[in-house]
Amino acid sequence: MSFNDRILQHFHASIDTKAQASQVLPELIEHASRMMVEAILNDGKVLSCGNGGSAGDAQHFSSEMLNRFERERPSLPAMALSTDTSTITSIANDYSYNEIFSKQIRALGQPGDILLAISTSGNSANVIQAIQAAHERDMRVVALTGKDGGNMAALLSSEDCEIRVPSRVTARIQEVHLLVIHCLCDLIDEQLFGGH
Ligand SMILES: O=C(CO)[C@@H](O)[C@H](O)[C@H](O)[C@H](O)COP(=O)(O)O
Ligand SMILES: [Zn+2]
Repeated sequence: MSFNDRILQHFHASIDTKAQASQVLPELIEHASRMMVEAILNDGKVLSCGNGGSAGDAQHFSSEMLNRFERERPSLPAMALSTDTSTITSIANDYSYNEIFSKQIRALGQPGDILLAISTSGNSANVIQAIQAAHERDMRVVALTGKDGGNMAALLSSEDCEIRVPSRVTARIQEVHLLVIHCLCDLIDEQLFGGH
């Protein structure tokens, strides 16, 4: 296959996955945005976590909250748990890589806060432990997953919200996760700062 064909295959697969996701995700995305707005209006915040590309997604979300998305507005309270290398390396070194997010949540998470937990497989042990720690802190969870939702799906309560991308391909799932994050930012701004 030529490089051009390979590239077109990626583009078409991405477009197909987004089209399928558009059939099943909008209500869930709206619900998740309302959860986040409720938390923010009650002086809460959104903590986010994930591994690899999903760590980038967690940071992408928090930067758009803390700085801005598409309009001028005040900073919104969010924090990615994948950014502090001193904290992450020391927890991984002294305890376990599986605890790098949960230990931060036990210190920073407050009742009413939201955890944005991102994993394409739903099976990353550190994200699973983050969800357990969030529940212990009376936080609600918005989970971005894919495939069959993995062990994360089974762990979520009726108070939480799972946004599961209908695909088994990690890259395609990540591409939709980023779109979901931008939808969340837009809906949060719309609810907090009015029509645009
Ligand atoms: O970005 C990619 C693949 O596109 C990778 O870095 C990927 O995020 C990593 O393999 C992650 O460790 C996968 O974790 P998860 O999505 O299953 O939780
Ligand atoms: Zn990637």
